[in-house]
Amino acid sequence: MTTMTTTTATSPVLEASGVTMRFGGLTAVRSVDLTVNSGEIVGLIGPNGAGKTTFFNCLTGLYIPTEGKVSYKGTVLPPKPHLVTNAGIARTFQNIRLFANMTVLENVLVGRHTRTKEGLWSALLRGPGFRKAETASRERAMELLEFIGLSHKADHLARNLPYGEQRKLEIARALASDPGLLLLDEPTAGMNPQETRATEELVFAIRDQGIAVLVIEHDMRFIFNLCDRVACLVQGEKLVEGTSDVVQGDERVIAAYLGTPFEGAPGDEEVAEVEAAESGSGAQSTTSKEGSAQ
Ligand SMILES: Nc1ncnc2c1ncn2[C@@H]1O[C@H](COP(=O)(O)OP(=O)(O)OP(=O)(O)O)[C@@H](O)[C@H]1O
Repeated sequence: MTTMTTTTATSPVLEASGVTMRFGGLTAVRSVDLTVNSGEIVGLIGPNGAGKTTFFNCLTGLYIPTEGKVSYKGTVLPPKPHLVTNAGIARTFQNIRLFANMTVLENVLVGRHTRTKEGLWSALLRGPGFRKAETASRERAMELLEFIGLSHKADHLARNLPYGEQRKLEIARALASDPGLLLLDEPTAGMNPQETRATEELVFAIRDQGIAVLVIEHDMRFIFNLCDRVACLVQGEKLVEGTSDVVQGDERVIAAYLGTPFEGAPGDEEVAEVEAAESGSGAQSTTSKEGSAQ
């Protein structure tokens, strides 16, 4: 008799091996290996200047790595941003890069252009093929705005959106290229706790749509809540990689951050408050013991 077992097949979406990036005498990234599998959310952490953004730039063709190779679904990627996007990798940037004077919808449509096949003449003559493609693009863009909760602001200028919504719009624009892997560079930078929480939900929803995610973030609470796996870069090298539980308890990671306290970690004031409360409860218990002895 055979037993049926259900297994969730995961396969590598991104494989970076031996990626090194030198700028003159400075090695910003040194021989980094990293895999992101389908269905995964992977975090990339590390102190300022650790090489996280440089590594992203190597993955997306903005930089040609000095050494190493990057593959997407088994095919080595050419180091050209538009070819990387065509292949299926989309990204957002640390600093918002929207077209401020375009509408919200137009910004998403810009991200869609890699998936439209209509050529220049068809666009200029606005033939039937072009009009059909344009309608399909608009429908897809509106779907994405619905998904991120901004469809009611489709006609607003991007520059008039509050900061948190601009960040969401960047994500929608990246999703417009129908990626299989989304790279997010500090998606919650400058956000309040509610916006950060909403971004967390959004990233889970993106993963649930079958898109793998690699995310750089300094907010440790966000990273450890969100990620299936976390890699920590320090001075360009991968120091530790593992599940959130493993990485957040690793003494080398904690040491790497000393002097740069985690966001969400207790500050001096909070530590002093806890110590005061503890010494207060200690005094109470002494009193009660004394009381019971009487
Ligand atoms: N184009 C460049 N030319 C020369 N040096 C660079 C270049 N880009 C990055 N660097 C250097 O490479 C190192 C890694 O920088 P990078 O921006 O990748 O770090 P990071 O981990 O993303 O930092 P942060 O968390 O502050 O964004 C730094 O020392 C930086 O000064």
